[in-house]
Amino acid sequence: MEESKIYRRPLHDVSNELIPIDQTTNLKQQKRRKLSTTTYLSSSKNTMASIIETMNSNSKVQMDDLIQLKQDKQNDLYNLNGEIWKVQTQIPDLELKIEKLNSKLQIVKTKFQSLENNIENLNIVKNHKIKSLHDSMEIFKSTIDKSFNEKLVKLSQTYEDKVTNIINSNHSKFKEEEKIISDKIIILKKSLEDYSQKHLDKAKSDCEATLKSEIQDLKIIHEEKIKSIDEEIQYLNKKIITLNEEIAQLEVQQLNNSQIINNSLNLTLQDLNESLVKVTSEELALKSQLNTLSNSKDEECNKLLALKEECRQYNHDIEIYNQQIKDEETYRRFLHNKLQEMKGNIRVFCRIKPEYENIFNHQIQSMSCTDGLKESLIISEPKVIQNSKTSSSPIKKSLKSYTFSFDKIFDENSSNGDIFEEISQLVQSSLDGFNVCIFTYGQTGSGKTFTMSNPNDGMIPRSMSQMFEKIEMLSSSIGKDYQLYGQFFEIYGDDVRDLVGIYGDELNDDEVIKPDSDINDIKMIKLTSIEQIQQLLDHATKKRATAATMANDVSSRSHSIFKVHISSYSKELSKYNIIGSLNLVDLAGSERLAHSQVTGIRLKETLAINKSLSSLGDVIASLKSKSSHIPYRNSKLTYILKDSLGGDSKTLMFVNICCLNSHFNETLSSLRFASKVNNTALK
Ligand SMILES: Nc1ncnc2c1ncn2[C@@H]1O[C@H](COP(=O)(O)OP(=O)(O)OP(=O)(O)O)[C@@H](O)[C@H]1O
Repeated sequence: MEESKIYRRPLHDVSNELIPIDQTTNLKQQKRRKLSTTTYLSSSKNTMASIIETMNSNSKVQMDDLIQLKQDKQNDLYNLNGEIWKVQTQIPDLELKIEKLNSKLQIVKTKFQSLENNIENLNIVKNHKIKSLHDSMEIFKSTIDKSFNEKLVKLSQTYEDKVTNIINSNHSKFKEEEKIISDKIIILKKSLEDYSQKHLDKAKSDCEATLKSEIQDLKIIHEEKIKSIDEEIQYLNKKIITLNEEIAQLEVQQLNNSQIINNSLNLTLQDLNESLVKVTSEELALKSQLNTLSNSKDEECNKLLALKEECRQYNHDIEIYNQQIKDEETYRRFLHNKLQEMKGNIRVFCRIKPEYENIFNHQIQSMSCTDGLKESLIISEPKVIQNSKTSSSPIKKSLKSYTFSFDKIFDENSSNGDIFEEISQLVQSSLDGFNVCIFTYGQTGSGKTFTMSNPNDGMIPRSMSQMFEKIEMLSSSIGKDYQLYGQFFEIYGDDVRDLVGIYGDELNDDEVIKPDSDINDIKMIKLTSIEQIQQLLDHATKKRATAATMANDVSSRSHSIFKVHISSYSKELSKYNIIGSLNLVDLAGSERLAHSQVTGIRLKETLAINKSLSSLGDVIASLKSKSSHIPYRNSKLTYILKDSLGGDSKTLMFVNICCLNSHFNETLSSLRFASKVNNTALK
């Protein structure tokens, strides 16, 4: 069976020798090659072109399908997000309502609590008052009782003493009188006996009469005395009655007093009971309010639970969609990278700066190559016209034309926007986790800085706004948290100088795992907004080492590098981890020594710049030809960028040229440099 084989001819290989891809080239094909090399060349070229075309169209169809699918999913997600948004907008209201109800409940509870406390306090006060009134009444009563008893005792004692004294004194008087009388009786009896003996009968009767009258007198005296004692007793009894009346009056008074106290106590008690009734009714009202509130709270809680369930369901759907988006994102990354690899990991674009003095311009003509993969540029040497009135320098006649091919050519009419369309795919690659380097190369004044950092539309501001937009979109679609960090520095000779300076705050080591590189000393700052980038660019431009040369008054004599580190948050490390980088390098002007006419320190500068540019060209050429040794160490520039060049990194070099006759040789030199980088044959 006849095997079909693909042949490849190295670009710009003058030998026309074909290198077989498959080592098992069959004899038949070798024969055919011998017969007609030219026919075979054109047929293999066509086959290759058709294969690439098929691959391109396949990948385009796949990409279209994928874009359509992504669009559908994004629409679904948008709708879903809308519904979630609706539900989520209701949640704060409901939560606010619940919060309000809770706060009302809290107020009612506090009121209730304070009322209970009031009741308790009132009860305590009431009890305390009753007790104190009772105590004071008791004290009053006991004082009155005591004083009354004391008075009574005193009075009784006084009267008893008086009566006893009177009785005692009377008794002793009686006794004395009785004794006197009995003594007299004894004497009389004795005298009677004597008399009887003498005058017994007569005397007896006389004596008896005397005795009787005496006894009668004594009896009268005695009765009188008894009468006076009785009177005195009567007087005392009257006094006792008066005292008893006084006591009765005092008792009435005491009764009245206690009546008044009781009345006031009863009034206080009544007041207290009334306030108690009021408080109890308030308590009941509050309790019913509390019940209503807790019922409505329950209702709201149920609603919230239903909403939460709905939300959970939505979140579940979102998780599924997010997973799908993640899978599609991975697939998109894979396809995107395949496409970039097919386009080439190292590419060279040419940009022609517009010039308005057309008469002095050399002819530049650009065209697409027949294979559709490359674009060609033909530059013609200008004619020499002697004694031109408009120019002091002689203008050459058209002598020779040179052809160069590039991956893309941007003519004078191209804007920074057109250019960014091409490089935005590389910015996407850096977000996908690859290292990307974009260089602007060319003589001074050819538009390198204009291409790289022109305010608003230069590659730096545009790349950054694309990155900010993308990371925001990725965080909302697949929930991945990205952060951008930046370093801005220049390489002047062998010195590496920080351009951020005091502009930004140094990063905290706890925030990000810093890459282990040769530019660790260079300040790394967090990049947050396009306004910040613009300010940083202004600040860095002022700091950049510039020196006047013959070619350009403000020519940049150093390579400036804006390095963006793309990092994603690692939950395991609780830090941001750097996954890819984008290096935007504005190279120093490439002057030919003869043209720049510099001497001294400027000559040294130019030599150093040219050496590092040539080293960069060598490194890129070695990488493109997949050489086993890449000469990174030949210059500071390549050494610092070694991690971002090579491997599966993507490299793009812009060669900026201008078409003024006076710059013809510089332009030719730049095109030759770029051509060397671009057309290096794969080994
Ligand atoms: N495509 C363009 N369109 C309009 N103006 C341009 C363009 N390219 C460059 N310029 C202008 O040309 C001048 C020189 O450009 P620029 O400073 O970008 O050159 P350069 O290559 O960076 O020079 P150097 O190496 O000295 O830094 C600037 O005034 C810039 O605005």
